[in-house]
Amino acid sequence: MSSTAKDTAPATDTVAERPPVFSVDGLWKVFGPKAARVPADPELTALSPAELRSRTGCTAAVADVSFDVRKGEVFVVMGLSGSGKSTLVRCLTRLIEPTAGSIAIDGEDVRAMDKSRLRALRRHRAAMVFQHFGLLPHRTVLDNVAYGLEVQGMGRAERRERAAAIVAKVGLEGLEQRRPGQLSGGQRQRVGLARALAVDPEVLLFDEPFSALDPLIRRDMQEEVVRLHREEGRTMVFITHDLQEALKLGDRIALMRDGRVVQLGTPEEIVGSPADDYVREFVRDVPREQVLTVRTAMRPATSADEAGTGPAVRPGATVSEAIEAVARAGTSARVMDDGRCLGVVDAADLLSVVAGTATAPATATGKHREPTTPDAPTTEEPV
Ligand SMILES: Nc1ncnc2c1ncn2[C@@H]1O[C@H](COP(=O)(O)OP(=O)(O)OP(=O)(O)O)[C@@H](O)[C@H]1O
Repeated sequence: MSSTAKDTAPATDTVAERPPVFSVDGLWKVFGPKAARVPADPELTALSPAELRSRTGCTAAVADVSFDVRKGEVFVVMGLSGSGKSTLVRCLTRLIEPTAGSIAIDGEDVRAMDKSRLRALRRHRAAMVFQHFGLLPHRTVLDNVAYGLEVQGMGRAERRERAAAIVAKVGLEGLEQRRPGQLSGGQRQRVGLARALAVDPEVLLFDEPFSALDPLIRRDMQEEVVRLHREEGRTMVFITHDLQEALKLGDRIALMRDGRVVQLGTPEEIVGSPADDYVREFVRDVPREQVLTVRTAMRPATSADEAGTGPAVRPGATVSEAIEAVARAGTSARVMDDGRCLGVVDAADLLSVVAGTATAPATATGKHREPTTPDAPTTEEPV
């Protein structure tokens, strides 16, 4: 795969070490009569969605969900239609009122916020980009983008200047004076994105923003998100039902089914170590070599010679990239991190990953195999 949002994480820290922006714990959203009794009753929480519906008339759109969104990560919420993605993300800023559980942003209790605090949360701290743009039809592109700043009370000259800079940033330069009706779907979505960015929110929430776009424009917009993330490192929560999109954009993915998170992990963990048959079926057709990294495939070097020769690859290089390096060199490759050889991969190791016969990725447990070779400094740039 080409450049992805994941490449943007600084090499010196891991996502797991960053502080959470959103912390969600035991969250429930139940629709239906006397919804509040459902999360509190173990007999009801144990029911399947169909049983719960027939017994109580309730739907648990979000059922006992817990996760952190960490600073600077792209956190993807993925699942089929009706799995609870939109409800979950709307609960984060209480566009939908949760039934039970806790939500904090930077440690502040979202469920305890009053109306004005909530308004500030949605306007300044966690801006949403919607699928249907939500643009004001009678306003120009520039004024649509400036709208959030106007609401914040920023003066006209300053907000227009800031809006113009953001319009240029999302590739809409020259279209400032058009109205939404004079734009393509992709351009309109860029305006929606620019409007959310203009208020400089701590978190951007995307609700399936690209699902109405045709595939090429959709890919453009995905690249745009990757680029913005790379340039700004902004925290993003991204809803999608599209697995390719999730794998491309997500640092971590929460895979939902019937309101529950069935697996939460990196793309590599989800593809390499599916938590159950449902996830396995979901990721069955993913080209593993484009998602799994050489960390999954590497093994200790068997000799000093093997540890000291062969092309160098980064630990985060995909198996596909390593196959190319190994094929070109005709030898095994060394997995190099900061001048240290972590292990080696040869053609057979790499093929076993493609075939799905390799053991689960080491990243699934957060542990990497220990390097077997003492520091073997290199001046080469790893692939
Ligand atoms: N206002 C509501 N009243 C009753 N049930 C609701 C309501 N909103 C959502 N639901 C139900 O909650 C479940 C989750 O819906 P939600 O819209 O969150 O799913 P989703 O994964 O975002 O789906 P999609 O991808 O189709 O948007 C569904 O079963 C839906 O029918």
